Amino acid sequence: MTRRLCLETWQHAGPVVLPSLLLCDFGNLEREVRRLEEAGVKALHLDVMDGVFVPNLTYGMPIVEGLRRLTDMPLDVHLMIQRPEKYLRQFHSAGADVLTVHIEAVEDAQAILGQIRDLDMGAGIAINPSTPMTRFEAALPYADLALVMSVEAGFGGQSFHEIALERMAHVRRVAQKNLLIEVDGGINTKTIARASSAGATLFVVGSAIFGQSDYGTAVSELSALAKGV
Ligand SMILES: O=C(CO)[C@@H](O)[C@H](O)COP(=O)(O)O
Ligand SMILES: [Fe+2]
Repeated sequence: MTRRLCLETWQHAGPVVLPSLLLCDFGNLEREVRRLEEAGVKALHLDVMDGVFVPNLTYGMPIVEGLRRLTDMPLDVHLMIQRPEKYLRQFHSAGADVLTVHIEAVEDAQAILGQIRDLDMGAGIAINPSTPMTRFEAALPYADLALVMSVEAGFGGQSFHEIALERMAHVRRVAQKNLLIEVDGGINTKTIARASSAGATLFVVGSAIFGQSDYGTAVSELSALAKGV
């Protein structure tokens, strides 16, 4: 999908629930993708961790590339790695549609976001709950997506940090109107409505989907709560 099409789709879609595949069954990746498609999922969130920027190690381009062959859904790739600028082209070739880098991991956010856009991917900038907002806020004009973390990046299954709510409301007030706000970490049936009221339209969900036997019911409940119904 082109950058423009992917972003426009999300801007006009209303709330979008993006399963984080961190907690899926990697021994049955194709089956997991089909189950998610049947559940009505429209995009996937992929957590790339390097064991250096965060104390956990997941996967890289081969899994992104494998998923690209399995589905046409947009792939939203969350890079939790040092020196992300070294790998932008490779993630593009693997099939990423949106690439998000952490403000804590980059020196020149404006330059990297520009490089991501030049590769025709949506450019996201993420911030951990413990990081001051100043540099993040300065980077927003160069981003398509602001990823407000509601847990410290690194692991699925953590509890939601309330600070994300005021941060999203602040971003909504100060940033350009078409900036997408995504929230990630501890999103479940208890937290998603408040995250939606605070301004998020993209909701990353790991354990609250993969911990359920029926993905369809989990995704429908979460979507309804995010819509306020
Ligand atoms: O980026 C991350 C963690 O660093 C996330 O995408 C999590 O994987 C979400 O999992 P839950 O908090 O929903 O279980
Ligand atoms: Fe994530």
